[in-house]
Amino acid sequence: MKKAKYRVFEKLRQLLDDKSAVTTKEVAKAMNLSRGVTSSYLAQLYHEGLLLKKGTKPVYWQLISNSQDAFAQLIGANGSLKNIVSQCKASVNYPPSGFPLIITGPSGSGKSYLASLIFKYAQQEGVINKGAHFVVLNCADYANNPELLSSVLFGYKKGTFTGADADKTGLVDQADNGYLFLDEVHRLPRESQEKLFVLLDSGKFYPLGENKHFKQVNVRFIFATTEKIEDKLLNTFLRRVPLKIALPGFSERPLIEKYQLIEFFLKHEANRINRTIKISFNTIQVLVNQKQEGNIGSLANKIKLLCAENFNSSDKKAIEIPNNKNISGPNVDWLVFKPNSQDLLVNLAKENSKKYLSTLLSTLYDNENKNQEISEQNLVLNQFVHDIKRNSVLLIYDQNFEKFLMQQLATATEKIGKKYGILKYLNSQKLCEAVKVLSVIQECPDLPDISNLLTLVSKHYPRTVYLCKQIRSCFKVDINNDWFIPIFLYAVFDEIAGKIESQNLLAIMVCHGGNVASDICAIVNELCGNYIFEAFDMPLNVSNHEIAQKIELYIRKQGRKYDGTILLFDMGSLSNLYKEVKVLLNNDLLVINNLTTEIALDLGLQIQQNKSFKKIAEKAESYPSTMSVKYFEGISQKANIIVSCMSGEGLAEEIKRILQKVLQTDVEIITMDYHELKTTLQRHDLSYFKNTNFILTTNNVDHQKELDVLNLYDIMDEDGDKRLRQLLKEMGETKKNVDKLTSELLKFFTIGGIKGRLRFLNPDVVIPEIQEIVAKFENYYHVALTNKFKLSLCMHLALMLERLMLDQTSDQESKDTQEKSKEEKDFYHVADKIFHNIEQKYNIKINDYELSLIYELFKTNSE
Ligand SMILES: Nc1ncnc2c1ncn2[C@@H]1O[C@H](COP(=O)(O)OP(=O)(O)OP(=O)(O)O)[C@@H](O)[C@H]1O
Repeated sequence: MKKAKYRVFEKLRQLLDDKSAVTTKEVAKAMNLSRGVTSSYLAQLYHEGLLLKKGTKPVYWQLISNSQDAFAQLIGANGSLKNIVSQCKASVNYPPSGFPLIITGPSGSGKSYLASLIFKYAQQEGVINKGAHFVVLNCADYANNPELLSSVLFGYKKGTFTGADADKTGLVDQADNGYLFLDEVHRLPRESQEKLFVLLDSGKFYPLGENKHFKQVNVRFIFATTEKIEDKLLNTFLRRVPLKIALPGFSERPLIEKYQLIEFFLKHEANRINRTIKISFNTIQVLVNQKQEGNIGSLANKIKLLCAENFNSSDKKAIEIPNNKNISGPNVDWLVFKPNSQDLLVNLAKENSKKYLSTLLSTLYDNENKNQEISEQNLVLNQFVHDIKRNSVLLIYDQNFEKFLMQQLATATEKIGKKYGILKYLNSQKLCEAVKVLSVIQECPDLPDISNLLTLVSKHYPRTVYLCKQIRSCFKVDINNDWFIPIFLYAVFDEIAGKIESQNLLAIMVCHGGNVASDICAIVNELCGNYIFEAFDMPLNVSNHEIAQKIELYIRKQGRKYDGTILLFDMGSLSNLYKEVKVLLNNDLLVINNLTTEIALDLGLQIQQNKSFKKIAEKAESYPSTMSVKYFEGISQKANIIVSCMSGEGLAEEIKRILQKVLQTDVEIITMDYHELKTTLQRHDLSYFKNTNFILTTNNVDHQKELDVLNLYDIMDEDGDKRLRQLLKEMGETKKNVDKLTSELLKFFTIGGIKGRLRFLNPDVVIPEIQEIVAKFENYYHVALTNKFKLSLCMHLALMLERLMLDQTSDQESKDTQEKSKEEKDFYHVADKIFHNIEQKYNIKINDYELSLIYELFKTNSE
């Protein structure tokens, strides 16, 4: 039941239909109330900023709206057209006599309507007389006859052409001291545009057939076109039009304005035919979303047509416009527009809403900043709704719009609430609360910026914000502002947010084909009474990589850390998916490739009870044998060595093979490519590597200083070799094994390094032979050569063998005439013996020159 004072207000509005002001006595009489009571109500309305008071004894009352300017009736004047309106006002008031403007915009966007309002406003402002004319010419009507157009515009002299029996004035004359609106101005021929320059510059023009006596007028111009003005109009013409206004199409207007336009035409039609109009929500939704050419103009026609189409089939009292034909389902909800019903003053007191919303925002922000409970924030919203009900902002409620919003919200909330098992917490009373605030927000012309609060709530309630966003994405109409998230969160999720946020594990299910994942997800979440799982229904032919991408997107939206991730899926390779997903995560991962309701529920309940990842993962191993489970807490449950090579995983796999062949301790060798290693090191703390003995790489990589990261090439150095030996010793490897490993690694690198350089010899065969030679030198001299030296020696000897086979050393040999030291001679002697077998095999002779090079190598490396 509406409050009595607002009934007084509505009565006053009715009385003011015929007059410009009314007295208290007249209102009291019409309401059948005492003068004293009426006076008190009127005073309250006055204080609420809804009425104007004039004179004393008697006092005259007026509506604030009555004193509003012509643009007040333009839908969007306080919203998306706010700037445009203030520019139009400037074009009217600018001294001495305003300036011309051109309005562009698609067909039906309201160009003509805006032009007419500019004219009205000019009258209101008194810059033109009440009796001034608003003359309209659609240039397109004469586009094929420029002569005629010119004569219509500028008039003509008697005898100018056949049929010109007398002088005739043109539209320019008629518009003197008023406005001339030239629509579709791009159809104006060049000559007429040129004539207009002069008129715009000086107010002078010559009628057709007159070239002596010009006429002087004082005309204000408005031009309009649907075309791109730069392409269609002379630059010299455009330069004389300082203001260019572009009107947006219907689809670019904000939701509230789209709705208000629809409502405006429905009310207009209800009044015109004097019938109540009932229209289904779905049809409103279709109208809101329409993107057709013709914009507001065709919207008006469409509404008219809808009323006409349903006129006969409806009863006498009301026209019923049911669901659009393309929409199945019952016409459940209707909006009702009665004829001659008083407009609920949607436009009134809107300016106040910004003030109220700013206060609301700062209270919410302060509370959130102080980490206040969500119930506190809910209370703040309650208070807000209560306050606006108590005062004039009530009038900015458009109850029909509120109903419309409610329907949108309820549908989206039901869908998401079901999927995430939380529907019972999102009851309609809470939705009502949210809708009340949201409808004020939708109607506020200039919303305060809420981004700081949004950042805070996203941090404090990341999972719940995710759900709010899911709900928003289900809307059939665009409720496109950031206010939605915090308001909806506080108003609707107040009871459940804490529970939603308490989850420490991220749980995902993926299923191929149909809605299986979503269905199981809904059941499990519902049974757990909380949003535990997110589900992805994937097409049948989707790859693991695509699944991983989807999951990555979801993880990125989380905005918080979890202790671990649990991924259930129905088919495909477990280890491949594990690998794809694992790199995305900075936590433990359990992958189970068996998606049944029972298993999901068991996991869901454990997650709900905040069981640790480890416990859940261990239990998962005991699930039915048909399924496999893969998980690690940290990078691996076992002692491990990570091997990573810049040149790809192939190389790392080779090294893994060598390590596995030689090492005797029970250790897992994990390979990664370089990028994977880098991100893994960046994302994880030490605990993740708690079972990692060391990391072998082929290049340097940033890492936590506590971790042992060895560059494989450094192992060739003495220091690196020592470090590796130490680490292997700590693992329990014997010296013999360690020697074997280094020798294998050496062989591997030498072979790798030499492969591309040998043309005939097979490195796999020759390198072991050369390694044997090197070992003989070590034995003879009782030295342990460094790996690095061994590497370069092996390489040198392999190349030497091939060189000798190709007989490419004779020149250098002849030049080598220097006297040799005893030590060198001794070396030559020993080397002769050591190389004997290989010389035989390859049928070569290692000459003194080659021996001198080898001697040099030994000498420089032992210094
Ligand atoms: N902001 C608005 N508020 C209320 N009604 C509007 C608004 N804008 C346009 N209309 C209505 O929309 C209809 C189409 O507007 P109008 O004829 O001015 O468009 P136009 O851009 O001039 O179209 P065209 O290019 O086809 O001539 C009119 O009935 C007009 O009253």
